[in-house]
Amino acid sequence: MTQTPSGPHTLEVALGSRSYPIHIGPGLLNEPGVLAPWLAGQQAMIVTNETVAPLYLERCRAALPEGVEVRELVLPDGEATKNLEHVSRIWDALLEAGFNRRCTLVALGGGVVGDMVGFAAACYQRGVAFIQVPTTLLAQVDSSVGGKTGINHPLGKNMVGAFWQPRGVLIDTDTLDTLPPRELSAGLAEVIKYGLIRDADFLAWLERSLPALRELEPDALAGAIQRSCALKAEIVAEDETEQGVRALLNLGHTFGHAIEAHQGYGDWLHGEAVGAGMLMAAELSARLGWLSVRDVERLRVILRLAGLPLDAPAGMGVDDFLSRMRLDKKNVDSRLRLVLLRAMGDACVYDATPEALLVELLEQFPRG
Ligand SMILES: NC(=O)c1ccc[n+]([C@@H]2O[C@H](COP(=O)([O-])OP(=O)(O)OC[C@H]3O[C@@H](n4cnc5c(N)ncnc54)[C@H](O)[C@@H]3O)[C@@H](O)[C@H]2O)c1
Ligand SMILES: O=C(O)C(=O)C[C@@H](O)[C@H](O)[C@H](O)COP(=O)(O)O
Ligand SMILES: [Zn+2]
Repeated sequence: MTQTPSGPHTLEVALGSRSYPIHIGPGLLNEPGVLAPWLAGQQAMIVTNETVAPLYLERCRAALPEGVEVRELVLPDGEATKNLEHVSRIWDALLEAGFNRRCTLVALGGGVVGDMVGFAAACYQRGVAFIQVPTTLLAQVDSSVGGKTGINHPLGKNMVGAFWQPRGVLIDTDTLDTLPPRELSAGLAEVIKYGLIRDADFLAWLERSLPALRELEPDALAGAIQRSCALKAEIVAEDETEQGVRALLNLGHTFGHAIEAHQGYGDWLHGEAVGAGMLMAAELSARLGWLSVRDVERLRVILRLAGLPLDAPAGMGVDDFLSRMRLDKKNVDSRLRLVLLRAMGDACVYDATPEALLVELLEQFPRG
């Protein structure tokens, strides 16, 4: 049988004894018991939200083997729920169920559920197993892989968390059929990010494939998810705890996280903020003489084709950006460390941006 690009595909995140597979393909959640190999024991709790539960909870339950004690927890939806209150609800449910150290948490949903469940698993009884079953494009290409878990603080994005790797990632690409187009576009921002930081050929492929991706064309989607996961797995294997190269995955995030925090984790989706943030990073790279005006215009067209906003939020001033950016986790001492582009497909971490250049960019970047 010939393998089509959209057929099942497995990658590995190579982390020695903590290595784990990423299974990618259509209909994977329909295979009864498919999650069995990743269970630590006979207790499992599926955590999801009120949007995803009616769509996929039943299927996820069937993906666990018979004989396992399964509990379900359905949280409210939204980025504003990614906080300690909702992580506490997971711990409450685990304790009320009498779950022990051999339990396994299953994160069913987007990056919000995945980040919270991973963090809950990292802390519960000092660390229990968890499985990622991502159902948004963003979670399938990025948040489910690599073990960054955590929650937001009103003053800063993802400010409390832990590195805690899942035992496996199950990506059923069919779940994208129900994803709203705006969420699909948000996921495309992180896909574009991989091309920008490490893979100019992938960026060129994306440029051609964005219309097909937005139409959910199966081979295009499979190509984008597989390449994104492969790049992320490679970077995470090289630098699990972000001592070096992993910081490149933060392209656009210093600006983007400032936008999200300023908006109170409400109006802007993470991927939208990252998209605008990548354009700001590209503009700054051009002002440093690294990118050409044509490169920046090319990125603007790519982001537009992906259906992403191109302006920063109306009313967000220079100081609103700077005060948030100064809290960014990448900073060392009082120096801002930004991920910038030396070329399209080649990112670097840079800590010597002249303050005046950054202020000029923040003043002049369009607001929508
Ligand atoms: N840990 C990491 O490495 C990492 C990487 C990137 C992003 N993140 C985090 O991920 C979060 C964003 O994730 P997201 O974009 O998935 O947002 P999300 O989790 O809020 O999901 C987006 C929306 O889609 C809904 N949804 C999920 N699956 C669906 C489906 N199949 N059909 C219909 N609706 C569906 C959700 O209920 C939600 O309303 C942010 O908090 C971000 O900080 C983490
Ligand atoms: O996995 C990583 O490393 C990333 O930076 C991926 C980002 O897309 C993601 O948004 C991550 O949560 C940001 O991490 P943070 O350390 O800046 O909070
Ligand atoms: Zn991100």
